[in-house]
Amino acid sequence: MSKKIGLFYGTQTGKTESVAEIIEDEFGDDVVTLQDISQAETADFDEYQYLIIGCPTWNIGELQSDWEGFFPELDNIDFTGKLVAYFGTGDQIGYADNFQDAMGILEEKISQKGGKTVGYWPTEGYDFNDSKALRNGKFVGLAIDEDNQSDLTGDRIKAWVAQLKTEFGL
Ligand SMILES: Cc1cc2nc3c(=O)[nH]c(=O)nc-3n(C[C@H](O)[C@H](O)[C@H](O)COP(=O)(O)O)c2cc1C
Repeated sequence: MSKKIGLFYGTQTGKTESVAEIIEDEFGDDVVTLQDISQAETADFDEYQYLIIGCPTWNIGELQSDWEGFFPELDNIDFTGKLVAYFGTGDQIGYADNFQDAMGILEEKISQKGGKTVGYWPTEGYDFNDSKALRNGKFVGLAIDEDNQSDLTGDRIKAWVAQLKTEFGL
């Protein structure tokens, strides 16, 4: 039997993959299946009612390259009835005008395809100018900054996973 939550992530230098592994651990045994988007197919999404989408922002406001390649495939997936949570890694100091844009780009597309977003996250404790990942003053998902605030990562993940357990109803 497949696990309840499919976590699809892309990574260039490993930071988003590390965060994905910590999220998997935090949910506990046999809940989360990790899927590298570079190896994924559209049918893999059909197996899960609960999804977590992880993507770093690259090249000033762009998706990580494997997500960039998969992006047109999202049009072939029906997300209706699925609860979808997002996380990203980014650099709020180096890229303050595009902090976490990738999360916002993916959330916009997947919501158009019927996904219901859960896991909104407050902007308190971050210092940046602008982001495509903002909705009504919150991030669309968990914003992680391993470049500048790696000391906060563990606590942020713990709090967000606790929130998701409630919002997913697990
Ligand atoms: C060339 C370059 C461009 C980047 N562009 C952005 C950006 O526009 N916005 C942002 O928040 N972070 C940006 N970053 C920071 C990365 O998103 C961050 O280091 C991320 O954790 C990398 O994740 P990965 O190791 O999973 O690929 C950039 C980093 C580099 C080196």
